[in-house]
Amino acid sequence: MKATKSSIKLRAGILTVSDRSSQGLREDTSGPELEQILRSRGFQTEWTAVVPDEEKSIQEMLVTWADQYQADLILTTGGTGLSPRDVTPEATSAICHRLVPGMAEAMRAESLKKTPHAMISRAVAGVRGRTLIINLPGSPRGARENLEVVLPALEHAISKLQGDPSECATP
Ligand SMILES: Nc1nc2c(c(=O)[nH]1)N[C@H]1C(S)=C(S)[C@@H](COP(=O)(O)OP(=O)(O)OC[C@H]3O[C@@H](n4cnc5c(N)ncnc54)[C@H](O)[C@@H]3O)O[C@H]1N2
Ligand SMILES: O=P(O)(O)OP(=O)(O)O
Repeated sequence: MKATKSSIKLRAGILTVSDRSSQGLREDTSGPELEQILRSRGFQTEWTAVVPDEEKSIQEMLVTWADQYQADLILTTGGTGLSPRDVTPEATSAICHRLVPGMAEAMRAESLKKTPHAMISRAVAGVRGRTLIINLPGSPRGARENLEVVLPALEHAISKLQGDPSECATP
């Protein structure tokens, strides 16, 4: 995958949602790992941030990156589960204009082959304007394994989202 649109690299943001990492109590290794994977696939990772598990902080960052910076893709990592403070799916759904359930379904289905804990993730995928937003679990392994599921569809999804009029049916 080249991750380009008309030879311009797709621009991505990675938002780590973690109380501990936002307070400097645990190194954020999931965000940098996602950044490295995206770069190896040809994306330009332009924005990274670490925020606590607070709906307002998550929403503000997603809206800024989508509306002001016109990111093509935003990945979040963390806060998708059942802990009392896990609110990433709620924050994401609240600011998305449309959801893309198939991406979240595919991530969970494929992840269930690796761990039964995959069913605990409430991750959502959706679009705001021209930006595709995808929640990933918090652990480096969970984040990486889930991203690998959607990677093959990302370029096509973003291209369609941004108005590519070409027909995509194969005979
Ligand atoms: N394909 C997979 N899918 C899932 C896995 C997996 O291993 N492979 N894990 C499952 C588990 S377990 C859970 S629970 C759910 C939901 O996960 P969350 O999004 O709620 O994850 P958190 O509670 O935020 O974090 C879990 C755990 O991971 C470590 N952590 C979190 N953030 C960071 C960070 N930025 N850098 C380093 N390590 C981090 C930490 O030990 C947390 O306690 O997802 C399933 N899906
Ligand atoms: O500090 P966080 O938000 O990463 O929480 P946890 O490690 O309990 O998932």
